[in-house]
Amino acid sequence: MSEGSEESDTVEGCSCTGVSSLCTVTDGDNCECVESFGNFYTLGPSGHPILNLDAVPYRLPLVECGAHCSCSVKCFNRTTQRGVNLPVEIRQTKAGLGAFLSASADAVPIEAGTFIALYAGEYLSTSEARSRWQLESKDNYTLSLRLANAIIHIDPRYKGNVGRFFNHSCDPNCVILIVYWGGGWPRAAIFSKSIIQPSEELTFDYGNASGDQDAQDRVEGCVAEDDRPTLTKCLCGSVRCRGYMPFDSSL
Ligand SMILES: C[S@@+](CC[C@H](N)C(=O)[O-])C[C@H]1O[C@@H](n2cnc3c(N)ncnc32)[C@H](O)[C@@H]1O
Repeated sequence: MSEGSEESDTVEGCSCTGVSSLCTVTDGDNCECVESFGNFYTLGPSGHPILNLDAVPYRLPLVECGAHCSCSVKCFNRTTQRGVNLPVEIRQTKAGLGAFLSASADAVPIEAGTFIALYAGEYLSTSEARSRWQLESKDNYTLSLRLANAIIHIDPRYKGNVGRFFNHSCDPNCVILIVYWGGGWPRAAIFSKSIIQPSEELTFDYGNASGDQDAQDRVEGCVAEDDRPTLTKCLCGSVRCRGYMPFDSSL
């Protein structure tokens, strides 16, 4: 897929400048990005930006400051652009490898709304994703983003980051939101949805990554019955386990 097909590149950036221009609601009341798209980040007790998940309307992508903006790289409204800053470890689980918040001596709990990582990978159209599923049907790494006018797929199998190790849970501690960095590709950003303790596994719901209640209603239909033998047994172990891995037959 070629970049720019889903998102207009006509976004005009903000004109905030100077060290104190962090494009927050408090500092940036005149910030054009905040005025146009809102800013859902607040200063957390740890001094890092925290996403106010309750304030983000479902299905509304976040729009962060981007290449067209004159604000500093420290801008709050660029939180998902600064890479993985938390200690994340890869360990063996019942469901293959999984990602865990580190249990190292200096590890501390993270608050709800903390940015953890992008779900990075190759961007595929639905026909490209289907071809890969047919060739490599065993495991599924592809995350599908439902945009206003299209569905695109992120496949981290060959090119990706730590996001590819996040297993599915029916009672997850992370959510994934679509984020635009001004124009260009939509990114899939993983945030904690509750306080996460060191050594806890990091998971999201493959059938409802954003935590949208409407989508939840839809994936509940994936609870497998005996006549659906092709579904994969879910190994999340949660008391809310729906029994089988989510499967969206519309894709
Ligand atoms: C994005 S990968 C996650 C990392 C993977 N466990 C690994 O070892 O590379 C998705 C694959 O992990 C496995 N998986 C993830 N969550 C699972 C779960 N709750 N139950 C069973 N298998 C799961 C499935 O094979 C799925 O296709």
